[in-house]
Amino acid sequence: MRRAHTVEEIRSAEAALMATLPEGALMERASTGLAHLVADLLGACYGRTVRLLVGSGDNGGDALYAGAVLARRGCRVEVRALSSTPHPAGLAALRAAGGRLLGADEPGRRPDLVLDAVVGIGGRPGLRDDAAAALAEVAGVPVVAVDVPSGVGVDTGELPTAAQGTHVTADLTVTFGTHRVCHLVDPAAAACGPVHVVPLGGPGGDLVLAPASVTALQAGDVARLLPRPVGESQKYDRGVVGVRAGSARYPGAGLLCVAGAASGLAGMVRYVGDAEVAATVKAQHPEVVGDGRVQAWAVGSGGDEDARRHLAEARADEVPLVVDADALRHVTDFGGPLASAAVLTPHAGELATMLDVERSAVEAAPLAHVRRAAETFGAVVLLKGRRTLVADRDGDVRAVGTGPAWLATAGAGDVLTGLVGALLASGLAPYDAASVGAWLHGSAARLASAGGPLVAGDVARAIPSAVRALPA
Ligand SMILES: NC(=O)C1=CN([C@@H]2O[C@H](COP(=O)(O)OP(=O)(O)OC[C@H]3O[C@@H](n4cnc5c(N)ncnc54)[C@H](O)[C@@H]3O)[C@@H](O)[C@H]2O)[C@@H](O)CC1
Ligand SMILES: [K+]
Repeated sequence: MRRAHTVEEIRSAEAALMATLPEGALMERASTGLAHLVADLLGACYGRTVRLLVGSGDNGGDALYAGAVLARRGCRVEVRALSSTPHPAGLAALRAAGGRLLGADEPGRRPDLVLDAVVGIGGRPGLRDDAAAALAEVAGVPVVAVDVPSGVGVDTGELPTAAQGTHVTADLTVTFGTHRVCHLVDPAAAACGPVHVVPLGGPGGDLVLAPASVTALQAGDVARLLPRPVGESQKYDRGVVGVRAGSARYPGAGLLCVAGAASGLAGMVRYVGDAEVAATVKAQHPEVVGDGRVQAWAVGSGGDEDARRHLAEARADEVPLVVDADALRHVTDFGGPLASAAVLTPHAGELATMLDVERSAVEAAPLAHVRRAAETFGAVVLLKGRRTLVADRDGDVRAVGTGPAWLATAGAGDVLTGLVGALLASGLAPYDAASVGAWLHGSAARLASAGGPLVAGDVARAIPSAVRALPA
């Protein structure tokens, strides 16, 4: 499991570790790891120029000490200081190694790489004008962000508002000890590039961190959570999932929802809905049967005007539900809780309607809105996006970024709803069903895409391959 901690949690764990170590040991570990990664990226140090953008805090200290290591290896290291007092000991180390501070009007040499150390976890969103100007000077040069891209909301995963200013967009982010929330949550995560964590552990101990509220499943977690049949399993033990989706107007959505449900992860699939859709389902998925007892319902994809009735009927069975698309606007129609276990799967526009806010507000702050929705509706909420967020009712959130950009295609969400329904029927709790479903859906899309375009049906067909590719 990848865990992202808050600034407060990180500061308290670092303080405890620092108390057991000689002064400066932690920054030494952080900056040495950073320097090695930068050296690897540069290929060779000799003859290369690195520009450090250095603010007033310890984030700047990390870059100055890393700069000293690079200077000793033959790099030309030039510092644009954004404070009159950059980390004194770090600056002294850099100077002793041959690095130099640029004068205010001195343009410096065009660098091969920029280290962004304006602010780290002590930063407020937005860059001051001097930092924005220092960044503009080196536009087009690859940027390694130290800890976080300066200017992003570290705990919120949000970007600064226009009034707060701009932020750094990094090609690589090098962080220390554990992930920060902004590394896993969009839109800030999109400004990080790949994130590398330098371990802070060593002689004298390691960070001791609280359980994280924001996490990201890894392949091993999905393999551990996924229910698998054992020798004596029967189809009914493996769960029966029912699909109430599709309509005369949107028959394809019903079909794709069935395709997601019929990927083999539940023991049986039932379809209940429009007669013409039912006939096509029967032709394309001969293993699918009609109405009867189920352990979970998938409702709403392409349901159009039938969605409200489908939701009411599914709700009456008092089994776990996954609710999508046209049924989402009816979740509060019936009074009382939706079901003891429900997963709602809106995209940003649908979530905005449900919460009566602008779509742009959801897109700017997806973490805050998905948590609010989970609390408001008393359900697990899966907010679809480049990085899907799955929020539990207690505020825990799993981020899922396994899907390629090609997955933004019509009908992909219908497949996801069916897949989550199958996982609910197979016995997973809603938070696990939603996050494992989103993970497998993205992974199946990556396999189906192999770098090229895909359609939603390809994703459904690749789900078994995504399961096969999991570690044993
Ligand atoms: N404490 C430790 O033991 C370690 C700290 N480390 C580094 O230390 C960093 C945290 O250092 P600090 O607590 O000094 O905080 P930062 O270096 O993140 O920045 C805080 C300083 O920046 C100023 N500032 C805040 N927002 C700003 C903005 N928008 N524009 C310009 N200036 C702004 C503040 O006035 C403050 O002086 C981490 O991100 C990490 O890079 C690492 O060396 C690992 C070990
Ligand atoms: K930074």
